[in-house]
Amino acid sequence: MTKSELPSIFNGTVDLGIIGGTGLYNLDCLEPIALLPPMVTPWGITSSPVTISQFVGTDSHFHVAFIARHGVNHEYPPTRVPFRANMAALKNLNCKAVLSFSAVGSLQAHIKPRDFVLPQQIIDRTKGIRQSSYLNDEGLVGHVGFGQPFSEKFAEYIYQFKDSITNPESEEPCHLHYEKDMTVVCMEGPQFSTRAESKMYRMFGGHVINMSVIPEAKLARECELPYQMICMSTDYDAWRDEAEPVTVETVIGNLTNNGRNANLLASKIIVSMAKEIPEFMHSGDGLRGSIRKSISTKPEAMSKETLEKLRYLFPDYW
Ligand SMILES: CSC[C@H]1O[C@H](OP(=O)(O)O)[C@H](O)[C@@H]1O
Ligand SMILES: Nc1ncnc2[nH]cnc12
Repeated sequence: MTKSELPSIFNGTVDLGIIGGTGLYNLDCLEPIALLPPMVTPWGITSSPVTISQFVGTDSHFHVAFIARHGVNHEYPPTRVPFRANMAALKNLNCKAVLSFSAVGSLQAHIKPRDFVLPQQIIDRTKGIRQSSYLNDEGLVGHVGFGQPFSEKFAEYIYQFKDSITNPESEEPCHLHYEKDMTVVCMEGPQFSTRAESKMYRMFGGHVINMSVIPEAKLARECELPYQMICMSTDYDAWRDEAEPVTVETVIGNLTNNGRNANLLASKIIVSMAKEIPEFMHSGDGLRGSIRKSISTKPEAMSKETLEKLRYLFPDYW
């Protein structure tokens, strides 16, 4: 079936949301069964159509919703990605978890370009110019916990497939790095870091750097969605005095191999999830109900518009 022949509505269940980043506008391991036009949410329109898929060659009931973070033609710069619309759409479709892919620079010698990282912590160096909450309008006050910004259970689930990524062009294998304190720094961009900034992020304890985990991770948390980012290293950023600082050419040079590995890893994850949905997706990873407790404003004091927006995300709560 060609893309234009796919149905533009989908009435089945959606299990997993995937957000693809730079160089990852679709996943070959997924066979589209519906193509929803960019979804209109109370926070704007998603950055791309939402492709509903199943694992290629199967007739599985496990369905994946895929959004291209920067648009299918890479038209949204990191600051202008409609992060709130993207996450709200995945929540509205009833996804049980969100897997996100991101091209990152490495801040550590042992994380080589083409290695992957499952970070567990974030340092936010964005500039406060992104809309980063569903709970920041006058008339609605809420504070969600964010001490553990990723889903450890999800990271562990992914890590079992660590041996699936390869680098055919090199003797050195690719590694999937996962440790409790691995930290992604999120900068505003669009320019890359100066050498001094890059060195500072190393002193902060950063392992990798990108321009997109904030506010994506915050919004997933507000949606009670278990969220894990797979960081795909493309470069050594700017901290190595003896080497040229990162350029977009360096990044692009590693995108093909990273895309191939993203497919290999996603295939393992999806096949395994389709066989048996993991416990953290069934249970909500301890997040279920957290938003209700986090909101301080009394529902009777909320405007009709506020309640409508909340119901888009949580039809059962209010
Ligand atoms: C083209 S390099 C900078 C760009 O790459 C990353 O994008 P994404 O996270 O969507 O894969 C990084 O965050 C920057 O937006
Ligand atoms: N060095 C870098 N800095 C920020 N974002 C990136 N994405 C890929 N490489 C990056």
